[in-house]
Amino acid sequence: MSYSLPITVLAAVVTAYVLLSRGFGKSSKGLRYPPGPKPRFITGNAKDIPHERHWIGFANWTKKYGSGFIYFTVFRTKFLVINDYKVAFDLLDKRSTIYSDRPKSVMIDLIGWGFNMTFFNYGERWKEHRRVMHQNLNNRAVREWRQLQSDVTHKFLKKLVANPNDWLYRIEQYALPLPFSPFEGSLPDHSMTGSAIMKFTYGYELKEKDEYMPTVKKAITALTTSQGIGFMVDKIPLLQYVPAWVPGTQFKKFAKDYRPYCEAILEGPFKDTKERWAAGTAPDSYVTRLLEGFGGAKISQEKEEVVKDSSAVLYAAGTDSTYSILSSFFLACTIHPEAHKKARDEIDRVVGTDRLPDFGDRESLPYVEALVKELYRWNPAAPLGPSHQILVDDEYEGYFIPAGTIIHPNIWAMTHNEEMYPDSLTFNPDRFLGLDEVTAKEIDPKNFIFGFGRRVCVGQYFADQQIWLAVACLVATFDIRKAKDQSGKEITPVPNYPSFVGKPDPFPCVVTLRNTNAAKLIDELPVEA
Ligand code: HEM
Repeated sequence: MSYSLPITVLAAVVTAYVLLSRGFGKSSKGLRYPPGPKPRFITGNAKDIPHERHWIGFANWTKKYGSGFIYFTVFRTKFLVINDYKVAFDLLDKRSTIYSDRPKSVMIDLIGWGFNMTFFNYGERWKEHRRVMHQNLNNRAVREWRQLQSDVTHKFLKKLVANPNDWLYRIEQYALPLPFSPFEGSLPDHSMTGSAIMKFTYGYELKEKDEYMPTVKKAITALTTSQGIGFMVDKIPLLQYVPAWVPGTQFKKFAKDYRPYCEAILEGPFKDTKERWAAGTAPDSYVTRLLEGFGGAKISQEKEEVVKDSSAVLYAAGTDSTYSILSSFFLACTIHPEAHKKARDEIDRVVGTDRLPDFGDRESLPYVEALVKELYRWNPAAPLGPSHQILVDDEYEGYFIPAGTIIHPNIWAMTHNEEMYPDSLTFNPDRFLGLDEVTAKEIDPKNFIFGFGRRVCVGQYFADQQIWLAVACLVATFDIRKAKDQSGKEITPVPNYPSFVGKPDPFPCVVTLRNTNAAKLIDELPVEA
């Protein structure tokens, strides 16, 4: 009898905890929660979550639970996975005033990436950062960066000529020393994707074996590790207050080790650009434009922080995603030489063989356009997108979505919707050709591969411009073929994208210059390798 009261109280607390966190059956408004796996006592659906390639596991839930949006919990945290693009538009676009928050990440602050607006809560600070980025990266503004992107692409082609099979190194901007990293131990020091962003952001010319790159790689490793695999402290934030000697708090050591790199990438290049700008020697860049726009030398400390913080975000946000699509290009061309051939025939017919394709040719090259769309769709760069969070209770199609629910837009599921994209696992650019205007617009993967609503990718036009030019120039000048095994049999790679940043596992292929004319065209480009 003496212990019955504590036990009763404990039982009541635990029961309330579980009921509050999942809300069995119905909400206080009498509405049901969206379909999903049945939660277990206390842990919710922790055991139901797919272990690898979550996006594919989550996509399968649509069939299992008969819904394009699925609700589940892990301990007290509530989640909604959206597999259906229409639901994503209804909620994240049309109701973006309440669906544009981000979940708080303790780890992001601990490693020193707290300045990154991608993780800011929806509010005035995020709006200010977003506004200055948008100013320089909107649909019109990116035209001003075309020359820069063209120069960087031409430089990339020149470097590739020397050793075409180095293509992966050349498009990589950093390596992840993680289990899924294809580059552990052999890090490239120059890359096209990284070069374009560094030049755009700071006017900084990345050098071969640039001393800055190892720091950048460490800082981005910290970011991707804390987001990808994730740390328990983000599931149970109270762990941040547990002393570092307690087992299970390795995240503290991780944060301590990596924080200096994150601080260095925030401070170093900005300081350097600002000094060169003050001396009148800095080339035009995102940073110099903003410094001038905010009153030049009279810039307030507050505005200077905005310029510094927002510039440091661009490298992290822009390089990996662009790299992902370009590596898919090499994979797709290896498996589907017919797609490469069709694109090349079109370029030869429309542009000719006396020059390389340029931005002005884009509208006249529908097959190349379809090829780029299919690259975006086939293996999206952010298969599970960064999550959103809902600010207030909501109701959708008769279901209750409680405030604080973390929303995972499953972009992979949307780009593999069999009704929109039959035989969706097959790379087939033709699916985008010969369509009426309405259908073409409706199934354009750019509608969702860059995310949704107010949080939609702010660098989408910059990325799209750069990817298009790289693809068109590579098609025109390089051959990409299957490698052969020892018996002389061709190896057809099987695509495998294990990480949450859509990067394929390494695969064999043979890249060679197309012919002497291609070599001459590249050689005559007015940039230094
Ligand atoms: C193929 C290339 C790219 C893809 C597929 C991509 C995709 C995405 C996605 C899915 C999001 C999340 C949107 C959401 O929350 O709904 C995002 C956010 C973002 N992207 Fe990109 N991105 C790419 C390139 C770039 C580039 C080149 C830059 C910068 C120059 C950039 C900067 C950002 C930033 C700053 C955010 C955070 C926006 C916010 O939270 O308000 N991205 N991107």
